[in-house]
Amino acid sequence: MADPTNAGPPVLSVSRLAHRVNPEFALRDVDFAVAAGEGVAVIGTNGAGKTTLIRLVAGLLRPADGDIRVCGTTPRRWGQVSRHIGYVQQAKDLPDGVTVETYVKHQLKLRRAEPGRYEELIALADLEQYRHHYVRSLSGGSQRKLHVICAVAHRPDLLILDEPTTGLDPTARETLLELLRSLKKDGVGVLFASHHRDELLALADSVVVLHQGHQVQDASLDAVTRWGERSSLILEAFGEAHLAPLHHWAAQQATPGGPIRAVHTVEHGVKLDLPDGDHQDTLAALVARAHAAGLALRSASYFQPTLADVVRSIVEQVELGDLA
Ligand SMILES: Nc1ncnc2c1ncn2[C@@H]1O[C@H](COP(=O)(O)OP(=O)(O)OP(=O)(O)O)[C@@H](O)[C@H]1O
Repeated sequence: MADPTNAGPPVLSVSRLAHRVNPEFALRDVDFAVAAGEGVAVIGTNGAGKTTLIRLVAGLLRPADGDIRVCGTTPRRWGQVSRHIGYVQQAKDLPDGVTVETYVKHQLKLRRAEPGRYEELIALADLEQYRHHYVRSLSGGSQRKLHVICAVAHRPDLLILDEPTTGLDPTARETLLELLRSLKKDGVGVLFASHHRDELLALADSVVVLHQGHQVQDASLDAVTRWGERSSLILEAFGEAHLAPLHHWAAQQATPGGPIRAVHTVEHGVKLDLPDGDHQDTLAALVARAHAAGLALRSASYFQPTLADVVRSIVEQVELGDLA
């Protein structure tokens, strides 16, 4: 992981950035930096301004106010700044009837990269066996890796990605994250918009939290990734006939001083909010209790909030003025 104390000048610095997208929405007063080899995630609720921020940094939008510097240069000087930036859009089509080799070699030319990079790049993405396959025939994960290696062909200092693993299956997701981790190790700063906790855990060293165009202050990466961890359980009844007994039993557990703080009805079962504290063993204990009470369960798991859930909770806490 990048150690900000050893970091040189940032590959990206954003200060007091503001941009109005439409009469209802504006990004305001956004400040952060990305060091070489550092991963910074931009997270937020839907419509919070993540893509807008990514497009501003990538030079696709011109900010109304504030300052963006990529390796010390403003994105408005596109001729100078483009060599420092690699950008992977959220969804990008690949051409028909073009092989991996032809496509990557063409991209190397377009980006004025060394032609000798071809072998290194397809090895980096583990795509050697597909070099003569059509790009459109590759799996979603391999297509995404192809976009990434093309985006870094000219050895940029900063790689910008909008939701890098959205739509990929878990294996493809892990392979892509591995590729991005190896780029970080080589010193590439990575800025990415994300909806996924596993992307944060794999790539982020810090986080920019947006809500309705505002940057939420004091929301650390640690707080975000640990928020809601083991704070609720979901128990699913084995079938419709077992649902009413499960509700009845759950309500009985939610007594003052009991193991459950509140009970909510969810599809096929109940969500049980737990009191503050570590709940490593609570799942097993409650399943044993339910079993002893004669209940039939289909599944039991700790509830995993989405990043949007986490941001909403953090914003509520900030608004209450009691964020630790
Ligand atoms: N081209 C546009 N014209 C008008 N409004 C836009 C445009 N692009 C974005 N918006 C609006 O700006 C706001 C921020 O959008 P943005 O796409 O940046 O959010 P986001 O955080 O990336 O959202 P999501 O998580 O849903 O992808 C939204 O209210 C959106 O409707």
